[in-house]
Amino acid sequence: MKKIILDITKASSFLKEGAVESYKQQVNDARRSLEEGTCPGNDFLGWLHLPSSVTPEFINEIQSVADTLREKCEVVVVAGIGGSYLGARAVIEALGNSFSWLTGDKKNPMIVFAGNNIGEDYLYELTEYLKDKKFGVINISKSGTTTETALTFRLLKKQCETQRGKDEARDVIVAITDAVKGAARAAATKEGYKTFVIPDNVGGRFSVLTPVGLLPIAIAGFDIKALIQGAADMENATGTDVPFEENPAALYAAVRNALYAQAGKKIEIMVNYQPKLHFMSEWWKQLYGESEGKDGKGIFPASCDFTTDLHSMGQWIQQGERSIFETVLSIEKTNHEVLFPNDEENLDGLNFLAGKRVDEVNKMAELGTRLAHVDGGVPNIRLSVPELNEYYIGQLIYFFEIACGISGNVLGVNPFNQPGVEAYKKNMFALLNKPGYEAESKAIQERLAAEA
Ligand SMILES: O=P(O)(O)OC[C@H]1O[C@](O)(CO)[C@@H](O)[C@@H]1O
Repeated sequence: MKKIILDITKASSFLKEGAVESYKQQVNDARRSLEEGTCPGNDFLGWLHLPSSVTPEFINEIQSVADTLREKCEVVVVAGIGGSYLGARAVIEALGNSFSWLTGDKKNPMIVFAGNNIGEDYLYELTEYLKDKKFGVINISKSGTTTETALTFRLLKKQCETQRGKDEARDVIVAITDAVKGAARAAATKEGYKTFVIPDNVGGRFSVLTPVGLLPIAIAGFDIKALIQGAADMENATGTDVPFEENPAALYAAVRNALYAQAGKKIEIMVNYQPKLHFMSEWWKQLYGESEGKDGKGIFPASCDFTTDLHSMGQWIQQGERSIFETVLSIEKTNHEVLFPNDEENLDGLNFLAGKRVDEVNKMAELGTRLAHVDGGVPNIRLSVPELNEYYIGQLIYFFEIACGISGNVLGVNPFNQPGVEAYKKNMFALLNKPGYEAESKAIQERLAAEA
């Protein structure tokens, strides 16, 4: 089986000779500290050997619940936010038909995502859309208390019960949450929903290979066994026994830390040339942003969809402040073939492309952009993915996870916590007079009055 290939030559050329190699010791130590559980945040390392430890029985259990929802639902709403949402969406969009939301998919239920915002119009439009649909809900929340998700679930649970009756609703509502704590667990226990546990030692952004990602992905009709196999093979390819020079995750962690610390490259742009990878970048942004952005440090993870964004962000990337580097997700082989037709009149002057694959043009756009951006001072890391299928997406997911664990440790932060996320929540609860926030409510009202 092929592997995804990392090419850092056009990034290391921006660094002093030997800069990447100078991280070898630190990266190897970081990799070992993950393995030995001696790193900061070592109570959140449950993802490290997850791919190789998933049993066929567990996959079968997930598949069987997925099959029930596939059979009983035209639409399944996945309610979750952050790590309880992005992984499933990334995989489903990467593997699915770009237009299934328009054409409908006769074989698989439509997967709709909610609980990831508080847009009133979004929720109105969603509940309207669901009115004549046989729908089910997966309520995903590790804490079980996240406002966006809980609020959405309350609405959808009521609507599902009204439309299908309480008994039938029970068969199509699933909770994926903590084993004992939180409102999602309490509701599931009371109502008798099927549940899956998010292990204590797996943080939200590292949870895509648990039921958090696997159940929605299986409901959407994708092969979760192949996804796990890809991840397990990448687990092997990035183990402590793999030398630094041959370990893609070690090299990625080293080069991005070197670019950050030695070349002033504070922003990493994740780039794709296939629009269906948009949400892979969104997933990656949470993974790296929440893991590394703390203690006044951390590369800012951004993303662009090319060639689309070459016509909006391309100018900035080519000639703006030289604080960026790019990581390109390049798909070697597309799943379909489209040939440019010949046109006798050639009014658009495109006959020079006649008979060529669209992907050939895309690849030249990619190469041309790479050369231009490198000439313009943008280091370029390239990840070549043989094709878009479950197996290689599994490899990619584990590659980014393990590289993130290593990279955060090299940066000197705890990559497995996210204390900063609480600040907005505290203010929001104070403003909404949530019980238990009386002192904060008083303080925030006084502050607003003083600022007025
Ligand atoms: O699964 P939960 O507990 O609802 O949390 C969702 C997301 O919220 C955060 O806790 C903070 O944004 C993320 O780390 C997490 O992925």
